[in-house]
Amino acid sequence: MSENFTDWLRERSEPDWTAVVEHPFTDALFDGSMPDEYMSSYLVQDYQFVDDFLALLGAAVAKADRYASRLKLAGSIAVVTSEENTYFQRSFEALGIVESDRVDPELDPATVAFRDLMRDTRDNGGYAEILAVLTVAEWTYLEWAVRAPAKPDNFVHAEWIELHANPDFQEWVTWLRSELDRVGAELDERERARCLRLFQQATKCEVDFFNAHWD
Ligand SMILES: Cc1ncc(C[n+]2csc(CCO)c2C)c(N)n1
Repeated sequence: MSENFTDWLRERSEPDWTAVVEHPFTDALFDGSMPDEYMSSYLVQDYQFVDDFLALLGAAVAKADRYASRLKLAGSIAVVTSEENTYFQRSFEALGIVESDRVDPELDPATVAFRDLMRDTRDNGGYAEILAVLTVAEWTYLEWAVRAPAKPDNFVHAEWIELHANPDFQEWVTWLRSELDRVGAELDERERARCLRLFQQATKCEVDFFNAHWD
């Protein structure tokens, strides 16, 4: 393959890829028109999503093929468990989210579908397959967030954008992609096809996740 594995995967995940990156939910975040009701239901569900995402990162640490990769992945776990966690708590406070919705909300079908994909990949996937799902979740979020024209006034909106549109996050996504490119180059055709199917499924999960909090 002359082209990068990750570019190859993304090209084959259209039109869903662009539907995520240019989703009207993100436009409403940028221009201040996001209703609190939508932001609340999205963040409540996303907090549950992050739990399984963290477990998937843990599986990547376990299955990585070298120490340098394990270190990088382990470092990203520290980011999810620190800054992001206080963001959710502060936003839940500001939006008046009740305790039961913070700890044990009823899960939306889109959340369940994404969780099932992450759990299945975590338990049954190899390192490349885990990277494929992680890369979709992080790369799509970088791409929508860098489209933000300005910083909104509301901190709930502004910080959600800034968490994904900053140089450290950009660097992490660049590393994830280069790691998947590296590992992907060693795969045979069947293994590459399995990664592609997961990449496409994860991209579809991202579209459905935004759609679940938008109409
Ligand atoms: C549905 C959904 N997809 C992707 C992300 C992105 N994401 C997941 S965990 C995390 C922390 C940094 O590694 C980030 C940015 C999200 N939040 N919600």
